[in-house]
Amino acid sequence: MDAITTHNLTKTYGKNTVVNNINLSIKKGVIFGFLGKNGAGKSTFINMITGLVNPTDGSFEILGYKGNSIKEIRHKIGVLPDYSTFYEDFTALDHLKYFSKLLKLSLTKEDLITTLKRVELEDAIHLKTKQFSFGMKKKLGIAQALINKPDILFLDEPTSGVDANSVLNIHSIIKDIALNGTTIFLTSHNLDEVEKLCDEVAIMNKGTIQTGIWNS
Ligand SMILES: Nc1ncnc2c1ncn2[C@@H]1O[C@H](COP(=O)(O)OP(=O)(O)OP(=O)(O)O)[C@@H](O)[C@H]1O
Repeated sequence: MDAITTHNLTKTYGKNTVVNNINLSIKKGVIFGFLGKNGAGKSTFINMITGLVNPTDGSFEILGYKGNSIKEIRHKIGVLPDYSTFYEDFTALDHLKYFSKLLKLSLTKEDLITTLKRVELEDAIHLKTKQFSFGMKKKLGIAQALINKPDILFLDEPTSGVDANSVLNIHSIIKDIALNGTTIFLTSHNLDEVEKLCDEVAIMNKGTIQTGIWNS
């Protein structure tokens, strides 16, 4: 069984088809990259297969579950959205505590600290997010997406707006997460990034896959 399969997945807003008949099969355990310019439809695609936006047409399966039963497997996926916002007076640890409560996970403080260490935020455990750099916020967003130990991690533009050093740091964190067998689906508008990071890549342009999947 594949991690993600889509069948003619389509999203239309009015007359604008922003995701057009996408057919994809992504195997478990790979780092898959969706490369495309701004407005190509990458976020809309992620939003559909993570249950945030309803497809106009087509269907998908995540870990064998059909899209209309996505709530049943929500606990098996983690999502870093395009834009994450954080309460500025919460520390990194406060945030993870808050989200673990929202998700009704029974995690200890040690579990949460371990997750912060996985994204190399051990020095910022008690720091309020108003003092975080943009790259640190991306890492906290990844930590938040990891707290339920997902089988599939969706990362929407995990390095956009991040300085060069932090990009390398986030790449090594993503590779490390993949080493544990987590399937990773990420979007990017940076060819160099997906070539370095991903096992498989597809190029999206104006809602369609322009170049079939290649192994990088
Ligand atoms: N709720 C919406 N209503 C109408 N149009 C939308 C909506 N959401 C997205 N779009 C349009 O769909 C197209 C694809 O947007 P999307 O955010 O999926 O692209 P993207 O590839 O993720 O781009 P970016 O890298 O800028 O985030 C854009 O033209 C956008 O304006």
